[in-house]
Amino acid sequence: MASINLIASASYVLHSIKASSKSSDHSKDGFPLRNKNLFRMNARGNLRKLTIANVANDVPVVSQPSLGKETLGDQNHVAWTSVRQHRWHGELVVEGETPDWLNGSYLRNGPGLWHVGDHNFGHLFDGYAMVVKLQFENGRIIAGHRQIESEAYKAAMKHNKLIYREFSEVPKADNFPSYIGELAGLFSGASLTDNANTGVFKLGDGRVICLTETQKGSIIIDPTTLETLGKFEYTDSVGGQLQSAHPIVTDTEFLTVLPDLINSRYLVVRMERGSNERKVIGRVECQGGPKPGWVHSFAITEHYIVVPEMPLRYSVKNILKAELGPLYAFEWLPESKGFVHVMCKASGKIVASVEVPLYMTFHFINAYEETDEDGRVVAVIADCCEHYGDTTILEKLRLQNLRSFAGQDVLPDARIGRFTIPLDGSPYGKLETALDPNEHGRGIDICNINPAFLGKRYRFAYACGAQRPCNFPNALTKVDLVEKKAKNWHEDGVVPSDPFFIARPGATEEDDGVVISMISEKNGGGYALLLDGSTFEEIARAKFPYGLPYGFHGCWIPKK
Ligand SMILES: CC(=O)/C=C/C=C(C)/C=C/C1=C(C)CCCC1(C)C
Ligand SMILES: CC(/C=C/C=O)=C\C=C\C=O
Ligand SMILES: [Fe+2]
Repeated sequence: MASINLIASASYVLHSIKASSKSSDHSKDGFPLRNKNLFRMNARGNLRKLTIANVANDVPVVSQPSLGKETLGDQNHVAWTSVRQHRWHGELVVEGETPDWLNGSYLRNGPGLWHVGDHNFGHLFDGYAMVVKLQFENGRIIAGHRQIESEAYKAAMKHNKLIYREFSEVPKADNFPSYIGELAGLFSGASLTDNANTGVFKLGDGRVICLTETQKGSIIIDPTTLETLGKFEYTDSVGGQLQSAHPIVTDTEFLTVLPDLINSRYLVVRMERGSNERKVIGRVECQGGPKPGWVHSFAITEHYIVVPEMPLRYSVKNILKAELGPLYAFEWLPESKGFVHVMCKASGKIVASVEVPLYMTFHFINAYEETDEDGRVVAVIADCCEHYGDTTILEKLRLQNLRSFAGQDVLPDARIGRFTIPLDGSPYGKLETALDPNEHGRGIDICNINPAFLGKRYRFAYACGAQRPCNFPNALTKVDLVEKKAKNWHEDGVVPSDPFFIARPGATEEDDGVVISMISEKNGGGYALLLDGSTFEEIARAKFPYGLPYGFHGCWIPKK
């Protein structure tokens, strides 16, 4: 890595000369261009003239609502600070070289603003959504970020206060009737947020949608300008208010799980490419009670859908409180036990519902079918980032805790938990640790795989890991589930996000490709990082004009 970097930076010439084009020039995607000519020499010694929109340290402030004031601790990191402005767009200077074949856009969604006026949000999951773009084009990186204009965000900007319920925040009722109104709005969904801050997905028909766990928080954006185009309206009558934040999206379909708090079950639904209509594949009746477990994500194999039922359950009692409890809308009910269900994708029939040890996960990594020597499927294997059946991680993700890191190691341990779910009718499944968690610093979350291995036996997972002491995953890790080893990337003071794998076209090896991550630095800076998917060494980095807040999940939109 060091040698690649040295060559690249030594041969890098950046030269700005007087503007020659008119000030009204616009880039292909409609953004105004700043008049700058830049020359860049690549590692092969070719000098190339670039017309650059906005480069690092040259940041125009666009017209935007006031950001108000955010109260920060003295140990604050840019990863936990609201973004400096609502939007920006420009070209980044690349150190190193991006592969010739990497043409397309990486989009990443996550929180951008954690305060409204002078009110500070409490939790990492509360922030108003911001999408970041890295558009790779013939060795160049055009970047940008923009707030998503959800109803929740627009209302907060207009009234300078919280109007809708966020993950950990309930708007203060001014009087008793407004308290009753808020409660009624919970049942109709009217008072729930549509702040689509968790994931971003390219649907098979090309539409790009941002999501959160409320169904109304499904918003279509323009992947080039990042402009909010409107709500994604489900045209079916499936009903309910909630959804998993992690649908499984392929070129042909969109599969997701909807928790049903009234009937204590989950609906598994499919929406075909080009459609807005979800159809029910099947239902999973909860085995424990009184309500379904939190279903942030789930997994699939080639023939099955793996639906988790965690003992961390939705709690109507907590949701109805004016002040949410320590686990927000959820409660930890160990006596209600933990289960995993397996549904046949084709028929919707449940083929296994097994009790497993208590578990706590946000993210499933992948799942696959285990066959015997005659090729019969005997078990389903499902892997997740598992927090040892402990919900403390939710408390650690409070902004106050993230902002007060003073060197003590406080990140709770996490591992890759591997479920084995037998399909022979036995009532119990296994949960084991897939590899020594010290390999990834006993921290692991926000995981990705090579999408060609979705639902299939696979070997590699990319995730955020830990270099202790830390209070949050501060490393990137490539886990080899066969060799039971990990390769790690870390630099002092970094907060990396969503290591996203993109396969090289024509690749035959699972890890032949690149991994993209956006890094927030302790000095307030930030950069896009490219690692080699196989060696896990740095190929390139490109600095943003300023560091961005932490983000959750991304997607890849290949160039047409
Ligand atoms: C960012 C992330 O991982 C999770 C976000 C979850 C959200 C926004 C949950 C929202 C909810 C409400 C607004 C009301 C009660 C239910 C619940 C789904 C927790
Ligand atoms: C950032 C996170 C967990 C970190 C644990 O170590 C979870 C994010 C969930 C939302 O997508
Ligand atoms: Fe997630």
